[in-house]
Amino acid sequence: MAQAGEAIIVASALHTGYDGQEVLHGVDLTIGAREPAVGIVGPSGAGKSTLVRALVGLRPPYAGTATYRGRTVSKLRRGDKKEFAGAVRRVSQDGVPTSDPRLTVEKYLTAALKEARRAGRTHASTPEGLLEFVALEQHFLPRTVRTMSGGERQRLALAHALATRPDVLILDEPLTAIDPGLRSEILRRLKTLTTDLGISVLLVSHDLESVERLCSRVHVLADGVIVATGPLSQLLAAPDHPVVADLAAAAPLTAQRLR
Ligand SMILES: Nc1ncnc2c1ncn2[C@@H]1O[C@H](COP(=O)(O)OP(=O)(O)OP(=O)(O)O)[C@@H](O)[C@H]1O
Repeated sequence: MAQAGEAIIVASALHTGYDGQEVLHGVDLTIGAREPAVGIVGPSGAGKSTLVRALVGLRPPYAGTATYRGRTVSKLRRGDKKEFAGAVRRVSQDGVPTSDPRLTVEKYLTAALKEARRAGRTHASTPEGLLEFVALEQHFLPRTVRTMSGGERQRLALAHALATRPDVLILDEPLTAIDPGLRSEILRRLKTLTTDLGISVLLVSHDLESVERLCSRVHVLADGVIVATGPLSQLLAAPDHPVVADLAAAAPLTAQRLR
C-alpha cells in the first residue's frame, strides 16, 4: 500500500492528442497516495477523457511526461505494467465487456479478484462484497453481464475496478446512467474509499453536484489547458475565467447552493 503523500501519478507539461492533432496543451496534475478526491470538470471536448487516457498510458505524450511512481506510464515494462494495472484502475462510461454472451457477473468479478492476487494485491474482498459495495443485490451473481441495464453495468464496472483495492481510482463519468437517489448513495460510499481504504479518487464529471459532494478540489479543463484549480464552491462563487463563469451560469442552482 502506498504511503500517504507519495506522488503516484504525475502529469508534467503534458501534451497529447490523436493522429498528431494536439488536444492537451501542457497539463500539470498530481495524484498523491491517500489524498482526498480530486475532480476534473470542463466543457464537452475540453480534453478530460483524453487526459484520463494519457494518465493510464493509452495516449503517449507528444511532449512532457505522464509517470507512475516516476516511471513513464506509456513505456512501462511487463512487470511494472502488472503492478500498474492493479494499483491504478480506470472506470469509464461503458467499461464492461458485453461481447461474451456467457460472461456472468460472478465469473467477471472472480476473474478480477484472481488477477488482483496475481498482481500481489491481497485483501479479503469477495464477489459478494464487491456487489454489496455498489448496491447490487446478490441475485445478480449468476446473471450474464449482457442482460444488465446501463446503470447496473456502470456499478459492476466500479465493483470490478475495486477488486484490486487500487491506490488510485480514476472515474470518467461513471454514474451517468444511475438514477439520482442511487447515485447519491454510491457517492456516499465512494467517499468512504479514501477515508477507510486509502484509495485516491479522480472524478471526471459534468455533474457538478456529484463533483462537489465527492471532491474537495477540482481542476477546470478548457481547450486542453487547466484554467482554474480549487474547491468547486469557491471557483463557482467567484469565477476568474470565462469557462468557470459558464459552468456557474449553466448550473445556477448548484452554483447558488454552493455559495
Ligand atoms: N479517438 C479519437 N480520435 C480523434 N479525436 C478524438 C478522439 N477522442 C477524442 N477526440 C477529440 O479530442 C477532443 C477532446 O475529447 P475528449 O473526449 O477528451 O473531451 P472531453 O472533455 O472528455 O469531452 P466530453 O465531456 O464530451 O466527454 C475532442 O475534440 C474530440 O473530438
